[in-house]
Amino acid sequence: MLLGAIADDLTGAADLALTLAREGMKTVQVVGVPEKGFDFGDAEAVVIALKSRTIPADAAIDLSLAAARCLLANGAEQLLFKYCSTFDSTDDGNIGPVTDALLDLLGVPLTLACPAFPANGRTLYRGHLFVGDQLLSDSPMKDHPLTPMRDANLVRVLQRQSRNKVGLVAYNAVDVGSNAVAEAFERAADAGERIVIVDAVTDEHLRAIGRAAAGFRLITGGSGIALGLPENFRRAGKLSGSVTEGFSPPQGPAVMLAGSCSAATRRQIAAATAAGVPVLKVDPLDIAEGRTKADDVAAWVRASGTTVPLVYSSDDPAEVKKAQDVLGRDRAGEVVEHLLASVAVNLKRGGYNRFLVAGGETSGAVVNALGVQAMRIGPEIDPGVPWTHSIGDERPVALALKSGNFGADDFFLKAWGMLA
Ligand SMILES: Nc1ncnc2c1ncn2[C@@H]1O[C@H](COP(=O)(O)OP(=O)(O)OP(=O)(O)O)[C@@H](O)[C@H]1O
Ligand SMILES: O=C(O)[C@@H](O)C(=O)CO
Repeated sequence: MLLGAIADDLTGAADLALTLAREGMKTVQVVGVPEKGFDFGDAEAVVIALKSRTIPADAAIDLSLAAARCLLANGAEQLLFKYCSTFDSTDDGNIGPVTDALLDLLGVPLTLACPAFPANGRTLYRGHLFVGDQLLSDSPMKDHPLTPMRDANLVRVLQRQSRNKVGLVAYNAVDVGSNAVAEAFERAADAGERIVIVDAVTDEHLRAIGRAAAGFRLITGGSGIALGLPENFRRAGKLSGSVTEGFSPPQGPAVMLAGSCSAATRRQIAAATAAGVPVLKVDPLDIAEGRTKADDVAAWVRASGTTVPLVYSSDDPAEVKKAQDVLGRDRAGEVVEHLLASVAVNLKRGGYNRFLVAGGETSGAVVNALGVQAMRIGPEIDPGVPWTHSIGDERPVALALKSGNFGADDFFLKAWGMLA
């Protein structure tokens, strides 16, 4: 193992694993910290998917350190802490506290933080994160149910979360190239900074940053920051150069489950509805008060005919707020996640083996409930979203785990054609 990655959610892990595989590393994604002795095969990159984005910071630190120790014990030369390209976090964490803990574990002076993902419209300029043409704080992320992002200045955001000094390597250096970035890293370390936010507007910037960070033991960012890392190992003659395909998803009945309330997911639901996909909307209050039950929802799925049906709880910010005002933010999220996960388990028991899930927290809940331990990465549906299938189980399942804000409007319609 060369690169060991810790992802703070499951869709983000798949996004990262897709990038690493595409850039030529044999990559395996595992769900949760594997047991001692887990066989990573001939993987050159391993992505451990946690569900640590929105849990209390102490718990996120413990899980991330356990994952890091596992990766280091299996030979990882470089660690990558993967978080969301929209820097999803709160003032209590978890990006800052986990980065601090990993820096201490490794005993290294400096790391970088770069969530940029230009292919999905996330760019970083003078420390400010843009989502498409909008500042993060003007984008729909300002209304995220769990991690509303109301400040686009990531130096400020991260400094509120970290006990280390946070600096900036700005566009001027990044645009010049990897040597200029490496010099900027040295200046930052001399100034006592321990984490630097790094601007990036294009994939070329991300590759230059990757090259400049070849000697870093710890890198943090979105999947974009992984674009330039495989090349460092290739240049050092460490990559085998043969990324085996071996993607063989099971054939069988399928369902779509969406718990993401992100703007992109809601557009995708509208497009699927307009195209005649059978849809069922579930409501957090109905679930909490026992009016909507997993068994009934699963029965509806089974009765819905040949077109792959969609069950969703996704709603607009005003409706989400209403549910949260009654149930509290965490409980509203939990009841929905638990319902959708229970529906998935019920359906799997009845032979369903193809699941498309929208939302990182939602995907984490579903995949944990399905007992999936590891996944092989398959074809890309849209930037950052691959088809995958589980490995190591008797009854494998195909999984498309879509980050809330990823995918074109016709995502729910076109994804199935790629599995035919
Ligand atoms: N109608 C609703 N009211 C309140 N909370 C909801 C509702 N529907 C879903 N949720 C909760 O909102 C959260 C959405 O988070 P999730 O990570 O699944 O999606 P996302 O943030 O859009 O995706 P990603 O993390 O991949 O960007 C989940 O905890 C989900 O249970
Ligand atoms: O980086 C992203 O935007 C995604 O991989 C993700 O983490 C969404 O949960």
